[in-house]
Amino acid sequence: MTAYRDLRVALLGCGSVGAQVARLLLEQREELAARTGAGLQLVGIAVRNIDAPRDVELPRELFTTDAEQLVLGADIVVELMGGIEPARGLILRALEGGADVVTANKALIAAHGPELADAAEQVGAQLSYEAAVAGAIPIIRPLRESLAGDHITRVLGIVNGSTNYILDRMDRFGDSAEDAMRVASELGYLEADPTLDVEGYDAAQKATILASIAFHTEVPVEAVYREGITGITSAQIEAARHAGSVIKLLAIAERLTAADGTEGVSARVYPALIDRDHPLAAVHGGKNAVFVESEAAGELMFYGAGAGGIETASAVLGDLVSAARRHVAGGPGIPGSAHAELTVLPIGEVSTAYQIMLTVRDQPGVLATIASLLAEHGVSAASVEQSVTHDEEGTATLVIGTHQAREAELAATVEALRGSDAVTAVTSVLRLEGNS
Ligand SMILES: NC(=O)C1=CN([C@@H]2O[C@H](COP(=O)(O)OP(=O)(O)OC[C@H]3O[C@@H](n4cnc5c(N)ncnc54)[C@H](O)[C@@H]3O)[C@@H](O)[C@H]2O)C=CC1
Ligand SMILES: N[C@@H](CC=O)C(=O)O
Ligand code: NA
Repeated sequence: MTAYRDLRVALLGCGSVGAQVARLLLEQREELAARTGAGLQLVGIAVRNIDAPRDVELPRELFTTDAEQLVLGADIVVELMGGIEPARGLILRALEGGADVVTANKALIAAHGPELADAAEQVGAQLSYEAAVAGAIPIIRPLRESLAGDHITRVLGIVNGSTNYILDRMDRFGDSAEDAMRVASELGYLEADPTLDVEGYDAAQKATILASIAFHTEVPVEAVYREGITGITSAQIEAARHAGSVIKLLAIAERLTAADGTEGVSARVYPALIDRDHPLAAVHGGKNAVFVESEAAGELMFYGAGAGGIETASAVLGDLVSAARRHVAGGPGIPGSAHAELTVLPIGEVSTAYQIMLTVRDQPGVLATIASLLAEHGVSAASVEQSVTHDEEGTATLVIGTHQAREAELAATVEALRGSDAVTAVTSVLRLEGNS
């Protein structure tokens, strides 16, 4: 048998993902050594409570409650505790000591990615976080490495499985928003704080990470425009279907030119209409997918499991193997890249087409009033459809599809519609995404 040099691997956290990583590291020890040229020796697992029940049976002697001590002397630290502190401090300590770090911690990378990348670069260590966006799906490495010679123009991601599950149930099974949310919760799809999912915070963390890597620019999570799915109604789902579309919560990173000519990027999260023929429309249930558009490669789609202990462990192990290979080969890790320093543009600079649903007074001249309101604000209608639901109060529902317009113009249009005597309510404004 080949004799391999041993690399000391310290694992921080032993929950859904950590326990699976530990199991795979122990079970596949021989194979991983053959693949990397180094023995991946799991030297310890830091936990809060050594006697807590776990999904996987692991040797008791590996457990410790002293995470700080564990990271000292490790060659590779795998952080799977989650949260900001103590994860951030432990990772900084590990990097300063020259260890490579693998983490799945989207909240930490979104909030402190540049700080951690700098710390890694100072000592030539490698910081990897494939599992932090879209779980098992390879997307960080493709963006950082496979597409490193290309110009990415747009990334559209379904990166939150629980909200995709909820919207998909509403669309395919006719569930109400409340029923779909209840089922998602019963199946354990939602975070402990469901607001992180349904209000789009989780997707915004992932949008920050995707935008920063795709555009070689630091995109702070606070700069990501965010709307969640809590306002989405069955009527909107139905109107989307009628228009040949489906509503998806999208994390979008896009290269844009502002009205004043500034070259920049936009990072945003909101529920949007997407054509049923678009590949993202076929992403059902709790699955994730990331659709990448680039100048040379064209359109690419990455699809699969965005969460789950074993699935996410696959991405963590991939990063671990890559870190081990670096240790064997020597040389510095791949540094973070933020050289482009593009301006992060506000949502007002984004241009999309919209679907606006209104309740209007069913009287002669109403359509003309609305058309002129749109024109006054530089928004032109691509389609207008009046629903059959004329009611006793003399109102009717109008669904207007617009041509592309800037968000700022749309906001002014919607305000004017709300103030018009012809309009009794603006019931829905949704953006259309996925078109060129
Ligand atoms: N579960 C999933 O499907 C996915 C998880 N992630 C990320 O992976 C990371 C781990 O997630 P899960 O395994 O689901 O979480 P989890 O809550 O199941 O496990 C976290 C573990 O870390 C331990 N821990 C927390 N603070 C600690 C401390 N100060 N000292 C020692 N141990 C501590 C906890 O006791 C727990 O055992 C998180 O950053 C999460 O966002 C990313 C993608 C998917
Ligand atoms: N809550 C997240 C879990 C993975 O990041 C989701 O629903 O996708
Ligand atoms: Na991933």
